[in-house]
Amino acid sequence: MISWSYTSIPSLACAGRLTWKAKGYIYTNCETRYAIRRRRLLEKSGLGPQRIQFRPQLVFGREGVRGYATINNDIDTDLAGRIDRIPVSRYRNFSIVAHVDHGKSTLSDRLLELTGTIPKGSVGQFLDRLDVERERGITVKAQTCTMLYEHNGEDYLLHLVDTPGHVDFRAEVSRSYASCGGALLLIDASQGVQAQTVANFFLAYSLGLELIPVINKIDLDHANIPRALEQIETMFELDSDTAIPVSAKRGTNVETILPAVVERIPPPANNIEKSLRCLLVDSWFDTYLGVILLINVVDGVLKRGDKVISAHSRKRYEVKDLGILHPDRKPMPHLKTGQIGYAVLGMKTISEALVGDTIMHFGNEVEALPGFEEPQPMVFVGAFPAEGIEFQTLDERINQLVLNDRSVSIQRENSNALGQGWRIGFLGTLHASVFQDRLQQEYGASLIITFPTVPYKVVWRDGQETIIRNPDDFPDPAIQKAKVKDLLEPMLKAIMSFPQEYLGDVIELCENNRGTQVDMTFLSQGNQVLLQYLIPTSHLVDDFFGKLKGLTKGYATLDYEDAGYQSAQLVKMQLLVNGNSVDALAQVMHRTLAEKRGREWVKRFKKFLRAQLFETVIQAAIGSKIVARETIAARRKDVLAKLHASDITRRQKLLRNQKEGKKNLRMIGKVTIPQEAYQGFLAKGEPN
Ligand SMILES: Nc1nc2c(ncn2[C@@H]2O[C@H](COP(=O)(O)OP(=O)(O)OP(=O)(O)O)[C@@H](O)[C@H]2O)c(=O)[nH]1
Repeated sequence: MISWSYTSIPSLACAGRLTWKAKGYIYTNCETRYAIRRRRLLEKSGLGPQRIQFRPQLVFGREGVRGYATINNDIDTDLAGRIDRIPVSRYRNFSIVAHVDHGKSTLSDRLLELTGTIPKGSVGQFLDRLDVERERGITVKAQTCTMLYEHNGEDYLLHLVDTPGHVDFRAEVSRSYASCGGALLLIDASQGVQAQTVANFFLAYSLGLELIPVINKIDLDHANIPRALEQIETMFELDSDTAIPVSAKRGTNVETILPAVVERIPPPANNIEKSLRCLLVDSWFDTYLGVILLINVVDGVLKRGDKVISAHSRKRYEVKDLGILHPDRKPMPHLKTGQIGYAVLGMKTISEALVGDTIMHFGNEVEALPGFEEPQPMVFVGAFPAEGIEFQTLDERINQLVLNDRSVSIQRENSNALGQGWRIGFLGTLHASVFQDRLQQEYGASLIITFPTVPYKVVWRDGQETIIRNPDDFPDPAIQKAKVKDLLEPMLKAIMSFPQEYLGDVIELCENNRGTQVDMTFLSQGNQVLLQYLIPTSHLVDDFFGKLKGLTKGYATLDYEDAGYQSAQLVKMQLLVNGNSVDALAQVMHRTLAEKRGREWVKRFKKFLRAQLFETVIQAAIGSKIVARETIAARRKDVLAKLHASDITRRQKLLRNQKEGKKNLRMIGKVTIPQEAYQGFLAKGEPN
């Protein structure tokens, strides 16, 4: 029997996130439209737990699929009572620190299985729900779970706080870590320590987490356990004797992890007597309930019906529902200090849920918890409807997509070349590309997406500072000369790990991307090197990872940290077609790159722009300075076709007339730039 997870699946397609076989059927937590409708009716009718067997049966391959759902609006009093009897000293909040693909989701599933939270044999990765995540093999959205675990005859309440694997979501990662007393430091025995292990380790370490090293994938032939043990000692200065070797996939030795969690990770140092303070760790949108918050009750007790207030937005709410994630939502009468669970406060949009915010009792407001930061988008793209697609139709759908993703910001934008569109901001490069893929998948040819750009900082002579998010707003050379004191670009510290044989190539790549070396460490025993470079963000978003992967035959891993702003000689380059700027294509770049890029741009745009009735001039310009130029000759009508070869004067006259006519046409004519030209120009790769 499964409890429903409220994944909103818009069609009959099956998400198939949690599947297992029994009695010849595959059981799954998939949901059909039919089931969604039925569940909604049941919920409305206020009936208690219901068992639904829905038809039509979906077919996966040759096997029939049946789904069962338990709709549980009632509080499971047995479970609530059992939890209430556990003192905070027997709570353990922990996370898993790992590089992507090192087996975090598989291990999490095993732990859920071991504690009976999900049925045995649930091979699907339960904590890893979003589809795009799965396709890309990355965890974007954190999913947390409460487990009850019996150790030496006593019940323990364990909260496994899942974190997004990537540093793009650093605010979420650090809020998740801040809710934990410790973490499992998971290392793939076949790969050893990788870039992300290092970055996430330092984040967890700086937050004072107790770390338990776990070496995974020991079942693989090429597993190198001694190397992983040595790395644990040398890189993290942790005692390798305390490391736990496991195979999450096969379940080998996984049972020794939870006793270590109980014995080595401290309980939360919270206080039930104090006034309520809840840390907002994460949030997501549910079609039926609106915004659901993941909260860590740091002090006090939160109950249904409580009147609460947000420390940062000062908005007031009433607790409509709350409970634990076990692994799906289980309503509870209250959440006590030290517990991590969900709460529904009736927020309408995800933008109201500020990660790191403190929720307090209204009328009993105390000091907010530290560490609140407004998320700052790091990458922006412009998106415009392609020809024949109505703005309004897409506007609704794109806003819907954003509604579900707090880390995406959206603003309307107008371009003289591409019309009305949107400027979309993302927290990081990976996030931008995941979202772009999602847009591409869903809207395909109906969208034109511009080059990613980063926010530049302008320091004016009068001391004011402006962040420029749209290249079109970047000051022209004349204004720069008169009013600008300094121009700054955002920087990142890139942490890369790869086999030593590629060192020369990778250094060259970093240097070509205006990088400055910060550190280089040779990882002992293996032939890996860990290289750290300070690189402008604009270069990192320009498919740096793709190039790095290409150079290292896919062996490199990359992670990065924010490294603030640095002064740079920046210019705005524009693409002009017959003297008119194509605003959506403007880009800010370092002065040293302008000429080369300019030449590439005009060549590339020429390839995609069909010949017009008149001569077309494509230029790349910085202010009034033209850095590159290409010309497309007019489509020529053969005016001499019917003429006798010897009639020279007549021939010259016809040609002269044609030339004159064209001149006029160019002056009055407007170049029609087909959408394919933009799409082709902005896409990667060469034209056919
Ligand atoms: N052989 C072997 N494979 C494993 C083991 N643990 C995980 N894997 C495989 O490694 C791959 C990645 O595992 P995941 O659990 O998705 O890794 P992850 O760290 O959660 O990855 P993200 O969710 O992308 O961060 C999957 O194909 C797993 O089946 C193990 O102990 N042995």
